[in-house]
Amino acid sequence: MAPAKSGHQVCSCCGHSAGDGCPHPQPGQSHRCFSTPQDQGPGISSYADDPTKAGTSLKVCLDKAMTVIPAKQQKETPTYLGATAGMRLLREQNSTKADQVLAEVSKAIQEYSVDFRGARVLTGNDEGSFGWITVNYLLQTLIKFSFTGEWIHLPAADTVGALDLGGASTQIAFFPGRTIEDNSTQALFKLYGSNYSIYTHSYLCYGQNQVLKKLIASLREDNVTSISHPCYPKGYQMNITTASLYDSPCIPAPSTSAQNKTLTVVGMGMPAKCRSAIQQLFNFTACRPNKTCGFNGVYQPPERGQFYAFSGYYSVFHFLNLTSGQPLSTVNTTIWDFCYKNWKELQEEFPGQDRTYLRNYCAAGFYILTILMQGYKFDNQTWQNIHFRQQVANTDVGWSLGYMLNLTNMIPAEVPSKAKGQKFVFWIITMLIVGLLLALVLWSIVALTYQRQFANYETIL
Ligand SMILES: Nc1ncnc2c1ncn2[C@@H]1O[C@H](COP(=O)(O)OP(=O)(O)O)[C@@H](O)[C@H]1O
Repeated sequence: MAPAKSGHQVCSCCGHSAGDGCPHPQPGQSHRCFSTPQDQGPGISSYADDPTKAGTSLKVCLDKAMTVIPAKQQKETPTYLGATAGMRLLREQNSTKADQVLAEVSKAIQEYSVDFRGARVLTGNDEGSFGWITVNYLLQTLIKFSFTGEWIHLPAADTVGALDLGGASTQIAFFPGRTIEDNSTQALFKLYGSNYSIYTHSYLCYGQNQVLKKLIASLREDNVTSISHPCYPKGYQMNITTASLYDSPCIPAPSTSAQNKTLTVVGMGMPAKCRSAIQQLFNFTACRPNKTCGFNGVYQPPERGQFYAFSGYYSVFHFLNLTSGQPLSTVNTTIWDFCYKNWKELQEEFPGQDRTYLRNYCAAGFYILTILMQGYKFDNQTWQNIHFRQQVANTDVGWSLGYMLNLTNMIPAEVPSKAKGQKFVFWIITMLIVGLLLALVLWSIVALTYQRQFANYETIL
């Protein structure tokens, strides 16, 4: 693998914050900051209302990043800003506002002494592809350094697929090992001299936060201000306004709700109803004749190989203690049992847990099962091929590292010709071992000869 350039650190600020701030990587690693407020609350729409807020919250994250970049290296640290589905949605809604947000964050970064190289909204396919690059780079499934000091290409079939669940969109990317029949879902890269043809698709509006909002909207009945929510725990109740429910292009407002109203959402804790309400948010039957599909009529070749599921997939399954390769039956019963717990029990059992996440885990658990099994068509057997992970090789998995590797050309298009330094070290070590062995053999011969002569001498005496 191409080593990270020493001292270079990249901060890519993006989508929906989990509120967990900035991790503290070592110099040379990518540094991902979160700059969007939690979408459980006002979401990216609050930046649309006041784009300067985007700059302000970015500064909080950049301040943290600057504490881990050695002062001497700050000036030469390439810094990129990548925005994802939250900004894609805002651009759809109001492109002027989206441009203002990008301008504000660019202005904020320029106040820091880093080598700022631009802000961009990634396409859904980019987001999926960069996640795939990240995970395969970290797992070293593209090339590996052999004992003899050569770089060896690994077969593309050994790469793993990437499953990313964000707040506003969700991505799938994998090497299908067959022709990709829809060009819009194909990503072609040349990495280390090998060509890869990857299937990738991003489902906009199928990120966790947008889906959970869509679920509430789907449960709403005309002219009724109370919503019975089968996935929220019994005993839980909250108020939301129709303005906040219908604030994104993912959830079109019904023509009847022109005026802003307050709705009361009441938890029922009914897992069977919850699962079926979630299934209603997908179309599993639409697909062009003789094609295989994911959902909503989107072409998808049959999934193949091992998959790493990260971001939202990991957060939810980690909370539910389901990241150790549990069989599907255990996953099902765990989610089912969790959904039966009432709000009082949940708060007592998980006192330190964020309340918003806590009330959402039942719906999020069923959402993950539904998208993986009925959406992407994993089955009882292939379920075991999904690995729920936050990190690989001590590094967070997500699109941002792949984005940085791509922009800084840290994965060369051609295989590194000769690892001269490392090859030299290999030969030195080999010579040392051979030399040591020779010395050992010589020493044994000399020792044996002396022993024999000494024995003869003793016999003569
Ligand atoms: N501890 C957590 N428990 C449950 N959900 C979480 C947790 N942390 C993050 N999430 C959710 O996971 C999803 C993905 O988060 P993130 O990777 O930050 O989103 P994005 O890709 O939109 O930036 C979001 O819906 C977020 O709310």
